[in-house]
Parts: sequence; structure tokens; C-alpha cells
Amino acid sequence: MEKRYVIGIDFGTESGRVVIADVEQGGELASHATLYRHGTIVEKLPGSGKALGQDWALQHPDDYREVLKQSVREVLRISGVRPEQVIGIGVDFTSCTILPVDAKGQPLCVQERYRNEPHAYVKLWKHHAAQEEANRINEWAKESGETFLARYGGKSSSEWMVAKVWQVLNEAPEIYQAAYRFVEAGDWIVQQLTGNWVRSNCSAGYKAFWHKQDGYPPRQFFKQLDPRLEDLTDTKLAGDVLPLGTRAGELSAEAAQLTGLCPGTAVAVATIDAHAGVAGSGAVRSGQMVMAMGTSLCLLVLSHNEVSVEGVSGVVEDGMITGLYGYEAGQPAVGDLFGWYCDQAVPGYVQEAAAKEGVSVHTWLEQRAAELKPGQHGLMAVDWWNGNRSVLEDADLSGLIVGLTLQTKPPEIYRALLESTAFGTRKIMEAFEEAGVHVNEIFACGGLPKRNRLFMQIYADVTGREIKIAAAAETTALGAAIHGAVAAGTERGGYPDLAAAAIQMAKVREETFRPIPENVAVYDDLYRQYIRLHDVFGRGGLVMKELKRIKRKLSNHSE
Ligand SMILES: Nc1ncnc2c1ncn2[C@@H]1O[C@H](COP(=O)(O)OP(=O)(O)O)[C@@H](O)[C@H]1O
Ligand SMILES: O=C(CO)[C@H](O)[C@H](O)COP(=O)(O)O
Repeated sequence: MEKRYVIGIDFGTESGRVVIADVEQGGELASHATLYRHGTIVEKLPGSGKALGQDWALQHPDDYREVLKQSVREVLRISGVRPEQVIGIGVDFTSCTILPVDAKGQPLCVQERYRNEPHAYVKLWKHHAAQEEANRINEWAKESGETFLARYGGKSSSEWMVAKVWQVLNEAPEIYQAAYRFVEAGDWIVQQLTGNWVRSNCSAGYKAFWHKQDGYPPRQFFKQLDPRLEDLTDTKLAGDVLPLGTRAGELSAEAAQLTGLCPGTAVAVATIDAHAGVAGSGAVRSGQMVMAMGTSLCLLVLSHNEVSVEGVSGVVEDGMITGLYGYEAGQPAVGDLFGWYCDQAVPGYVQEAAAKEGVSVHTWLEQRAAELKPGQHGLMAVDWWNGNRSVLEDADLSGLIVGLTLQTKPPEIYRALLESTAFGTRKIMEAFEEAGVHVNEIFACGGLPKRNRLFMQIYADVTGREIKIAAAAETTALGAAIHGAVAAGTERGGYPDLAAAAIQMAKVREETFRPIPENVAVYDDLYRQYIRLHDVFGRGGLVMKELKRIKRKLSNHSE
């Protein structure tokens, strides 16, 4: 049989990455990234310059089409694989990233009449301006006695589908009316590739309250939330919800022209980017956990059992691997937090020194921070630069560093920031253990394990656990490709299910990160201090929320 290949397309926060993988051997034959030209739109709309409110984060869908156009062709060119040898395509996307589209699937924001309307654009996962709507969903779920939020750690997030769609309805009812559908960006890409309107059980399950047995919450729930939302799930969120690995359709002639692939190639149901890291790391068994470490950090745990876990983002049956419950929890600013420090807060002399040595500011700081012993800097940071998405689930919380003195140096702060995210992860891991979801094996994937060794060692030391590293450089894209191999099916030379495909196609590196006992002891002590700050500022004190309220009030006045 001729060699067969699959393509995985990973839409991250800053760029889209495409890999091509050998169906039998796995790994990555070639990869290519296309940066989003518009990036993340946080201050004003492109073109008109219309100002956005606080906590907004938009993207432009043309950037995603550019990834399909550029990077798919590039991996074919680099690898020398012929289009007819590609049997399947898989797509993963950050989530909950949504957009309003018309009946043909055209995004409203590219239509002339809606170009200046912020609500017509893609709302990126980290758009946090729907916190009020999320709060009202939480209050109403409690009052109405609906129990579905128990699967989401008891709280809905401002990042998710219903809060975001409701914000559109509240602030731009004409856009809500004009939208034929609100779709997850991953499902939209699948629609663009195949012409089919299909929703993924992964994003519907984790981000839109959909449940394998119960479907969406009852109409009555939405009606009492807001009478205008009564038919939301039958209209704007309509579409068959299909399980991961299913074939969503075949590549249309138009999409074949766009990508350079053959019409008829199998296209898988989309998955969430972090969740694709599960297959991409080959972690397919109960008790295995994957840490998808990039802009944010997602912890993904597989289990035979469904229980309630404090602060979990969601638990979905078949949400990562068929036949298992997949738990997701995480932190919304990890790489982004380190990026903020390098871009916004380091003094000029650090940037100059890094440039002189020909390394990134991250690497310059990492090298110096690695010379410090745990606890030596006397600092403690709390990692809520983009709110808290775990046990506190509150986008209004913000960052904190204590212990600063006139002697504090940038590498010390950098190290404290790396540590703060590891403490946040340990807190989540403890919540899993307390709920009886046991983790026996940990894998790391995403952009950070390959970029920052100190970061990885700190995670091993703070958690006291060995961490295996997924071998693929673009693990999530490989995970998406694995979904493509399953969508192709055995009749086209693919695999029968995700577990079989992942075991064959995904590998881990030989080198692992192991905890260093003397560091573990110091970090145990420091973690207790982290928890004190976590509880004082997160559970009890209102300082951060009040600061946010005052800022919101002032920015509303100045608009
Ligand atoms: N050497 C580094 N150490 C720590 N963080 C880094 C380093 N280089 C880049 N980053 C951060 O990594 C993040 C990008 O992660 P990546 O996994 O590549 O993308 P995505 O999250 O979009 O999938 C950015 O937030 C950036 O600030
Ligand atoms: O919420 C998510 C997963 O459920 C987002 O997709 C994720 O947090 C953003 O991912 P990345 O850090 O890879 O850009």
C-alpha cells in the first residue's frame, strides 16, 4: 500500500500551525506556522479604529483562512507529500472562540455593513467582557435548582458560549438577530472545509453546557435567564453534535483549491487545542494527565469515573478520548504572563543585553533565574494576570507580587512568575486528588516545554512529580492530525478510534523532568504561603474586585 499521511491544523492564540504526519509512524514530517496578521484585537477595531471596552479580545477570521491557504501548502511542499497521499485532516482551535456567521457561513464582520461593529467579530477565548452575564448564569442556575453546572465545578465562565452570545444580545441585538448561527471557530473551519454545519462534542461539552445524555439545558432555563434566549439552542446554536474522531465531511472543491489538497479528503470533527494534546501526547488511559503549556495552561485528566471536582472547567464523557471522562482545568495566563513581563515590565537594559547576546528576553531572564535557588529571591506571586479559571473561577481577580524590595532584580521577578503558575497548577492537582480523581502519570506538551527548561524543572519541583514530555514539537497539531487519521477510517488506511491512533502515532521524549528533593522541600513551604495569599485575596478579600469595579466605572465614564 502506498504511504499515507494526515494533516493537523492547530489554531492557537497567536498563530496557526500545520503539521503533516505519517499515518503509520506518526511524528511530524514537516510543520509550518502562519502568524495572525491582525493578532489579538484588544484596543480598537482594524480599519475604523473603533475603541473596544475593557477585557475585550477579538480576532479576525481572515487570519484563519490565511493559515489554510499558506501553511497547508507549505507542509506539502516541505515534505514532498503528494495531495492524493493525504487521507485525513484534523482541526483544533482555542476555545471558547466564537463568531456570528450568516447562513452561508460567512462571518458577519467581513460584511460591509457590520465591519464597524465589534460584536460582529470573533470573540477570542480570552475575551472576558461577559463576566456580568456569567455571574447572572451562575446566580440563576443556583436559584433555579438546575444541576448542570456541577459538571463545570459549580460555575460558568465569562469565556464560554452562552455568556458571550448573551453579551452580544445585550449590547448589539441587531448582530444577534443577523447571526444565522454562533459557532465555535473550530466548527466554523470544518464548515469552511466541508460545507457541513457540525458541532464538536468537545467544544459543545466543555464550553456550551451540552451533555451526551441530556443535551443542552432546558429551554425554560434559557427563557428565565432572558426570554429572548428561550430558543437559543434550537436556533443560533443548532447543529448536530458529533463525537471526536467522527468524519464531519469531505473536503469541498472550493476548500481543495484553497488548501492545495484533494477534494473528498476526510475531515474530522474539530477539537479544542489543549484537548488535542491528549492524543498528541499518546495519553489515552485513565489516570493520565496532560499539561498543555502555552499562552494558557490546560490540565487534562482522563478517568473512568465522573465526580465533582472543585474548580474544574468541565468534565465531558468522550470529551478527549472515547469511553473515558475527560476533565479540564487550567490557568488563563501562563506563557502570556511571562510574555507580559518581557514586553511590558522589564527595564530597557535587560532588552538591550538580550539583544546583544542574540537571545530572547525570556531566555536571558531564564538563564539568570536558573542560577537562583528556590526561595532565594524572597518573592511570592499569585498568577491571576488574566483572572482565575480554576477553584475561584473569577475573571475579575488580578495579579499580585509580594516581597519586592529595592534590591529586587528582573530575573528574580521572572522566576517568581514562573513559580506562581506552578503553584496554581499544584492547587488544581490537589483538587483532583481530593475529589478522588487520581493522576498516575503526567505529560507536558505545548510551546513552553521546548522553550524553557527552568519552567519545566520548577513544575517538577513544585508538584513533586515526574513530568514526561511529548516528543512532537507541535503536539496539538499532531493531535489534530491523529483525529484526521480516525476520520479517514480503516477503509482509507486510517484507524478505528482515537486511542489506537494515538498509541501508534504519538511518542514521548526519553528525557523527563524529575523533582529534586531539596527543592521540593523548599517549595512545600513556599506553597503554603501561596495558599495563604490565594485564600486571602481570592476567597475573602474584595480588593481586586473593587479595583476592577472602580476601573470599569471610570472607563465607562470616559467612553
Ligand atoms: N522562552 C519562553 N519562556 C516562557 N514563555 C515563553 C517563552 N517564549 C515564548 N513564551 C510564551 O509562550 C506563549 C506561546 O505559547 P505557544 O504554545 O507557542 O502558543 P499558543 O498558546 O498560541 O498555542 C506566549 O504567551 C509567549 O509569551
Ligand atoms: O480554554 C482553552 C482550552 O479549553 C483555550 O483553548 C486555551 O486556554 C487557549 O489555548 P492556548 O494557550 O494554547 O492558546
